[in-house]
Amino acid sequence: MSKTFSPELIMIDVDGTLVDSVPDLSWCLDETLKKVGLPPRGEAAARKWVGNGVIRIVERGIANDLDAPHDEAIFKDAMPIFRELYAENTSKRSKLYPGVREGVDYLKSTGIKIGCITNKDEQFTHPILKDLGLWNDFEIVISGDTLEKKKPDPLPLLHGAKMLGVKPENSLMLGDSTSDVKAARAAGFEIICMSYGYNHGDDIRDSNPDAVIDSMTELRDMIKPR
Ligand SMILES: O=C(O)COP(=O)(O)O
Ligand SMILES: [Mg+2]
Repeated sequence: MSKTFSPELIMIDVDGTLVDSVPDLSWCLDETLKKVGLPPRGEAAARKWVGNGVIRIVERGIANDLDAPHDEAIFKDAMPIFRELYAENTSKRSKLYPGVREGVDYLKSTGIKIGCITNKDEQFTHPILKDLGLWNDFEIVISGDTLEKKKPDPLPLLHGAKMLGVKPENSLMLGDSTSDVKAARAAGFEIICMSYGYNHGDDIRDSNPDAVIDSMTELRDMIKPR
C-alpha cells in the first residue's frame, strides 16, 4: 500500500508538473540567443535550466551552463527580446502532461482546496493556464513575481496557505524540482513530486520528497479527503 495524504490544501507547480513548457521556452531561448549573436543551445539543455524563473533561464542560456556566470551586457539585450518572444509563444508548443486533467478533476471532486504556484512570471503564467484550460481550476495563482521572494523560499507557499485559511501543516505541495522540496520543507508543507519533471537533470528522489509519482492519475489512490 502506498502512503496516503489528507491535506486541506494542495499547491501545484506549473513547469515540469502540470505543463511540459520546454518546447516553447527552448524555442524562445534559441531565437533570442541567435538575435544576440550566440549559438542555439537546443531543447535538452533548456530542459535542465527551467525552474528558477525566466531571468535565470536566459542567463543560463547565455552562459551555456546551469551555474556559470553570464555576460551582463548580452543579458541586457537578450532579456527584452526573450520576454517579447515568450509573450507570443507561451503555449504554442507546450502541453499538459498525460494525467493532469484527470488528476486536477479528481482533486476538485474531493473538495480539497487547490492553488497554483510557479516561479514563472505572472505575464506568462496567466496566459499559459488560460490557453491550456486550467485557469478556472485554482483558488489562488502565485507566480514568480507576485511576491518579493520565489521558491525555494517558503514565502509563496505560506502566503497561499494564509490566503486560503489553511495551516501549513495541513497543506501539501505537488512539484517536480529540488526548489519545490526546499520550499515545501521550509514552509512545513508535505511534498509529492512528479518523476517526469525537470529538476536540472537530476533524479528528484535524491531530494527526498514524501512521495514520487509518474502521473497525476495516481493521486486518486494517494490523496484522501479528511
Ligand atoms: O522556471 C520557471 O520559469 C518556472 O518553473 P516552475 O513552474 O517549475 O516554478
Ligand atoms: Mg517545476
